[in-house]
Parts: sequence; C-alpha cells; structure tokens
Amino acid sequence: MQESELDRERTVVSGLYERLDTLRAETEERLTRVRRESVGSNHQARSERDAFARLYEDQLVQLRDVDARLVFGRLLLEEPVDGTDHRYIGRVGLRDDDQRSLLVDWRAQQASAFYQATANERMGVRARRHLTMNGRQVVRIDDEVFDESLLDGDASGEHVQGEGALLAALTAQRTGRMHDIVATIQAEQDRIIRSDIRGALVVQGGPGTGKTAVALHRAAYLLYANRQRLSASGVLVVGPSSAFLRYIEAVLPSLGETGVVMQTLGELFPGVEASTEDAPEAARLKGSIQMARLLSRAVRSRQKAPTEPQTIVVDNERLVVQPDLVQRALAKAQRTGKPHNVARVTFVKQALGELTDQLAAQLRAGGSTIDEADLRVLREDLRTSYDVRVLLNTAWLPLTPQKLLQDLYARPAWLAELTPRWTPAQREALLRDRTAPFTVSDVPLLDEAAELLGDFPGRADPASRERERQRKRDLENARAAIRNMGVQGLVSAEQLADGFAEQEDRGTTAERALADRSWTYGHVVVDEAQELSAMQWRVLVRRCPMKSFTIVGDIAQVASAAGATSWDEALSPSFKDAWRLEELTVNYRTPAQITREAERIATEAGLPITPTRAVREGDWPIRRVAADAAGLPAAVAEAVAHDRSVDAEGTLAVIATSAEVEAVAAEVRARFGDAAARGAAGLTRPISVLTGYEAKGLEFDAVVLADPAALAAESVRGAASLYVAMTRPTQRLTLVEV
Ligand SMILES: Nc1ncnc2c1ncn2[C@@H]1O[C@H](COP(=O)(O)OP(=O)(O)OP(=O)(O)O)[C@@H](O)[C@H]1O
Repeated sequence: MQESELDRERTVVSGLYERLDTLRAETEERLTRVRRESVGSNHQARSERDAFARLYEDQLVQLRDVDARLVFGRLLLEEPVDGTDHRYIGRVGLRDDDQRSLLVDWRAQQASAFYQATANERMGVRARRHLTMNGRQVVRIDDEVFDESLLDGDASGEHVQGEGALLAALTAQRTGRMHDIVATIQAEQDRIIRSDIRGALVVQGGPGTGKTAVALHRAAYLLYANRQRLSASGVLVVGPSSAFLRYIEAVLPSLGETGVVMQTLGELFPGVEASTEDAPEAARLKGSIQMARLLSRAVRSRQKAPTEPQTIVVDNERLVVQPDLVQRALAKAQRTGKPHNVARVTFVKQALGELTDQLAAQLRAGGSTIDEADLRVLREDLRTSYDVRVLLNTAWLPLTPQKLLQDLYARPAWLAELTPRWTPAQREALLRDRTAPFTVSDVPLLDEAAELLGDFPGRADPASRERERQRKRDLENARAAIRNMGVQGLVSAEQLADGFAEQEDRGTTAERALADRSWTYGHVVVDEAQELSAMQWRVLVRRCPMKSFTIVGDIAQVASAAGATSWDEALSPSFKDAWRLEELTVNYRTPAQITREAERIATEAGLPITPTRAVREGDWPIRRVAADAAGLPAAVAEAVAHDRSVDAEGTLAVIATSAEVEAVAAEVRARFGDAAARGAAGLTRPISVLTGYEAKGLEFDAVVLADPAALAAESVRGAASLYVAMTRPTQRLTLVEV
C-alpha cells in the first residue's frame, strides 16, 4: 500500500518538476529574446530591455532556488476543487497552461489548512501528508488522517503535526546556517506567521521555540500577502550581531524573498558601522530616555545670544550689536519648532534683517541716503562679512549629529552644565576622547541628534525629493512596458522599476532604503528584541511610523545592560498599548534533559522564564567534567575532543566568559587547528569559540560550556547569559566546571 502510494506521489511530483523545468525554459527563452532585441540608441528602450533582462535573470535564480524541496505536502480534500481532491503545497505556486493550480504556494490562503487543520478542526481536509524529498525524489511519506473513515483503527490527531518530518528536521545535523521550516511549521507558529500586518505583534517564547524562524517566515508571508505595499517600501530585519545575521541570511532567499534589508543595531545610522559595545554603566545610560532630553538640551544650548554687546565692522562701518537683537532672532527661529539646522535659516534671515536696518539707520544718521537697492547691497555685504558670520555662527552654528555627540562626550564642563542633576559617576561614564569610534549605543543617539538637527539646508532633501519623482516616473514607464510586452501578471511594475533603477545606478528599494536615514519601511522585524534600549526603540519607530512590527524575543534572556525587564516597560513609551502578545511554548531545539536543567538553574537565579515543552527527550545526558590542575583551557579542549569522538562531523560551540574566551580559544585552536575559530568567523567551521553574548540566537549540535559558574557571575545579567548558553545545543551539552 505504502509502496504504491509512494510511486503515485513520485509520479505527481515528477510532473511538478516537469512544469518547473518548462517555466525555466520559457524564462530562459524570454531572456534570450530580450537580450537579442535591437533597440538602437533609444535610451528609454534600452533601459527597459535591460530591466526586463535583469528581471528574467532574477526569476531564473528564484526558480533554481525553489528546486530543492519544491513540494512538501499534500491535502486530501473533502470536496474536490477543479476536479481534484488533492492539493499539493510547495515553496511556490505553479499552474498549468490552462491556469489550473498544480501546486499551491505555502503562503496562500488555500495552504493554511496544511498547517492549521486538526482532527477536531478539519478545515475541509480529510488527511494531511508530508512528503520528504531527496533531491527531486520523494523518499518518504507521513500521513495524518482526520477522517476516521479513512482509518483502519489507528487513532490520529497528535498535537505535533507531521511528527516524522518534524523529528527528522529537528535531529538533522546543524550546518552553521539557519534553514527554512516551511514543510513543518506548527499550528501555533502558523497563526503568528499569518497574523495581520497592522500594528505591533510581540512573540514571546523561551529558547528554541522557533521565534526567529517564525519571524522570518512571517516576513516572507507578509511580502507575499502585501506585495504591492511592501515591495515599494521594503521590510527591515534587525538582529543583534553580524554573526547572527549571517546565521539567518539564507532563510528568506530560500523562500524566494531577496529584497529584505538586514541590519544590526550598530548599522541603523547610515554612514556609521558600530560594532563595539560600551561598558555596562555607559550602555545603560546611553540607552535611557534621559539621553533624548539631554540631546535636546544640548542642541538648545547651541542657540545662544552673547551676554555683552558685540562690535563688528562692515563696509568700514563699526556696528555695535546688542545681545537683544540676537535674542529676538533666536526666539523667532525657536518659535518655528523646526530642527536646529532648518530653523537656523529663520534665525539668519531675522538677524540679517535687523542688522541691515541698524546699519542703514547708522549710515543715514551720518548723512547718506539709502534707497531699496542700497538696502539689498548692505544686506549682502552683511551676509558675506567675516564678522557677521562669526557673530551668527557663535549664536547658532550648523551642526552634524557626529559633531554634537563628540562635543558632548569630550567637553566635561559643557556636559556638567547640561546635567545638573546627574551624579559625577554618570557624567564620567559618558566622557571619552573625541576620536574614539562610535559604539552600538551611540547609534540611536546619532539618530536622535539627526532628528533634532535636521538636514543641512540645501543638502540631502532635494536629492531625496528627486529620487521620489524618479521612482514615480520609473513606475509609470514600467507599467507601460509591461502593457506593451503583454506580460501582465508575470512581472510587477515595482520589480521592473527596481531593474530600471539599478541600471541607472539609482539602486533597488533595499539599496535606497539603506542609504537614506529618513526612509520609512512598510514592516520591521526585530529579533532578540528584549535587548533593545528605550533609545533604540525610538530609532526603529522612526523607521516605520505606521508601527507595523514583528517583535520577537524572550524577556528571560536579557543580557544587555540597557535591555528590558518586561515587554510593557520596553514597548509602552513607543507603542502605548497598541501591541499584541503571542506566546510560543514548544522547544524545538534543545532536548528535554538539557531544557529541564537550564530552566531549573534559571528559576533558582530568579529569571522570569517561560517554561517550554521540549519535543524530544534527547539521547545524551548532560556531561559534567572538572577542570584539573592543568587549567580550564586544557580541560575545555579535552572536553571538545571527547565530544568529537562521539560525533566528528557536527557543529560545536565552546562558550566562555569574556575574561577566559581568548585563552580558551588559543588552546582549542592549538589542538584543532583550522577546524576551530574564535568569534563569528567560526560559524563556518566545525568548532566556534564564543562569549555568551555572541552565542545569542545561534544553535549547534553540541556545546561545551567553560566554567558555568563564572559565566553566571560575569555581570548583573550573568544568569541570563548562562541560560542562553545552556540552551544552544540541539544534541549534547558538556559543563566544564572549575
Ligand atoms: N516547525 C518547525 N519545524 C522544524 N524546525 C523548527 C520548527 N520550529 C522551530 N524549528 C527549529 O528549532 C530551532 C530553534 O528555532 P529558533 O532559532 O527560531 O528559536 P528561537 O525561539 O529564536 O530561539 P532563541 O530564543 O534561543 O534564540 C531552529 O533550528 C529551527 O529551525
């Protein structure tokens, strides 16, 4: 029975691959045709041709990317649709020449029953089948039957769907890269993935519950369901480190989505790439909302009238400028409520007006006659005079965010003046050399400063307005080209317009978004969101004023000094109560034996953990070894060697405190050579040596923990660090105790 079913599926699946090959051949042919097209010197036609060529190339890449595991599921329907009661679910949708559906995209409404149906809630489905593939060949089928009339006695309806396929995915060896989970998304995850795009959705869950996987699949789903809106504005994915982004970067392309922007928190301000962290005290301070008030005061204090009358010389005329004159201009500019650099235009205009009047009055008193034309000349003389420039710049200097922040950190007297209620220790924490590179915690401050300062007059803005106009022209041209070529439905105007833009060096949506601080995204995904400070939230909300967010994290895993202690505390300043919470409870990563111990230690340390239910018991108990006189690094290397003897192929992470990590890495490197590496570089090697913070969000077949007690004592949030470290393995955990 099984054998003949397998054969039957093989026939269907090879038909689907045939269709994929046909589509590929057709796209290749279109590409060849479009490349051959002679367009002469007509610029518009050439640009269109090149854009189409690019598009077809992209489609070919996409068709190639979905080849692996093209199809992974089948529903047996209660009511036939289009003459068939079978519905196949895959990475993309495929239709035959008569537009009949052959394969349904996993994100389509018609696929939702594949993830949601249960014996109690059948959603029009009699049975669900998981197909496991090896290359293009079906090698295994797993059935869940909801309609009892199909059964010969066996019960069904277990709460984990497609157990065989799921367990195979969970116990598969890790590669150092995250994979998609389309074939085995579970019902509680699917509900989150398909949840409405509007508003902020918070996904709280313990380690290994699939928060990252769910967030990425949700991004792919939202792009599919809101293609038009999101392809123009883009989706931003924010993760804690570049190692983490590298770990997850292949997931969205494997789901056919390539245009998503991924950034770490240190990269959110264009032109600055921060990766170093501040000491905890400075990080906490810089992350707190009082920095917003401080920056606002700092900017305001750069708008200052002189205390004494100033004498300036213009056109050989000595002019005594009263502080009042400058004060009036300041007040007028401040009343506009505009950012510093923009309001400066009003300040200068007002001050020059009064100075011109004063100069004219003085000249008239000396016997000169001054008419309208003379006034214009006087004003110009004043505007270009060195003395006037010094006077006006002293009162209101145009500023860059970088300069403002560097001054604030490097001028203790000014900082003290601005922070009368701070303690000396707090001020001390901010002080540093003007040339020191910006840290991750400085990035939101630069962004805040940029908001307060505004663009330099005459810079940036016209360019972005021109970009918008050009985008509109591109879209109109793309629509016309699609109509002319009769390829409606095959390509979207947005995709084609991206092609024009790239051709002309104007950049795709993603590239334009990256370069433009004022870009607003259609949706933002934030991973490890519990780590974000109040100031970081402010930046992200500026990047998506519609507040369409997917926020995933685990409050119990907070490791950064400026991180949150509750979602309410973290989110209410920016989102008020306009966010909804979903929880994930099943741990797909860590075996139960390890999960139990990690949760026990975390609970004892008082962490607010969300207990998880591990889907499998695991084959290996936690191994505990003691470091002897030879020291910790040697004991760790020995523990690694022992683990390699159990499984020589898998990925392994050594996790140690910042104080020990280099010594441990040196020993491990000495013993295992190029198979091991320190830091993010190790993620492509079998053995990586990481700190607790670097290990966040990652997973490995095995973990060797160097001195867990030291890890727990490392910082105020050390217990969380230990909890994170213990929950990284999918198979084995070794604790090397001192
Ligand atoms: N439905 C699923 N099918 C197959 N694998 C899954 C499923 N859900 C989660 N996983 C796997 O479980 C592991 C943990 O997932 P993920 O990294 O998304 O968890 P997390 O909640 O973000 O964890 P952490 O908080 O520890 O960073 C990953 O290997 C992921 O692929």
